[in-house]
Amino acid sequence: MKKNIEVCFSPELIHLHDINDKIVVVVDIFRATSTMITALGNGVSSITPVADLETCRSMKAEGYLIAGERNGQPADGFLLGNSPLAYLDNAFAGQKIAMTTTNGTLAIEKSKSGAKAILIGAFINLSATAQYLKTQNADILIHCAGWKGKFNLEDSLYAGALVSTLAQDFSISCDGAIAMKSLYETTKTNLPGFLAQASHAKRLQNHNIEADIDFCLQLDQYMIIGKLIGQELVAQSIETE
Ligand SMILES: O=C(O)[C@H](CS(=O)(=O)O)OP(=O)(O)O
Repeated sequence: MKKNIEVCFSPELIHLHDINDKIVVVVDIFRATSTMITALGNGVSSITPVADLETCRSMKAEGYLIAGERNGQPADGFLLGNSPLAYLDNAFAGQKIAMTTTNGTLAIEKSKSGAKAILIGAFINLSATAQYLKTQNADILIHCAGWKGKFNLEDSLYAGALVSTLAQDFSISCDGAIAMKSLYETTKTNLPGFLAQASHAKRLQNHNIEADIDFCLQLDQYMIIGKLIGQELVAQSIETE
């Protein structure tokens, strides 16, 4: 029997889905999960997602580099904000990061109870995540971080991309997965153009971080998955042929 794949469009809706024994793929394209994959792909040893600023701030004393952002802006007193570009060129290789963001780290927190495993997904490691999921004997729930509880286009389109990539191996069991697969397949040749109209892209453009948006919409820059082990996200390599 084929495994199932379904989509939850917001952390506010996660209680409507059965997480038990599923692999949950949390996605926050702009920018939390794209930033996490970039950091792991550039050698950081682990990322501890933290839901609130105060807890994250206190982890500095335990030797973590702290990354904090609210509403698209770096938080006061934090070394790092939420830009993937900050981690390029192995800038923080070997370091432990504690990170809190507006939507992404909350979605990770809300995915924890009962899941078989939690992965973080991004366009920049789409193929690696798909390749890994094909080998696992579990149903999949794609959990979109959305924006402050609302649906957003970029996380939902990533869900469509992952469903489209896995369509041969999984049965598509929810209307949201069917809808997003179809939308992704009609927009994938011009993803940046289509997503330029997304509300979150406009919000980030107002903060002059267009370079982050372009970076987050590239495909397959890293052949790693990001997996939560205990409280830490770590990188696992995927063999290439
Ligand atoms: O920094 C980001 O990209 C966003 C900020 S907001 O959603 O525009 O307020 O945070 P994230 O948790 O990555 O969605």
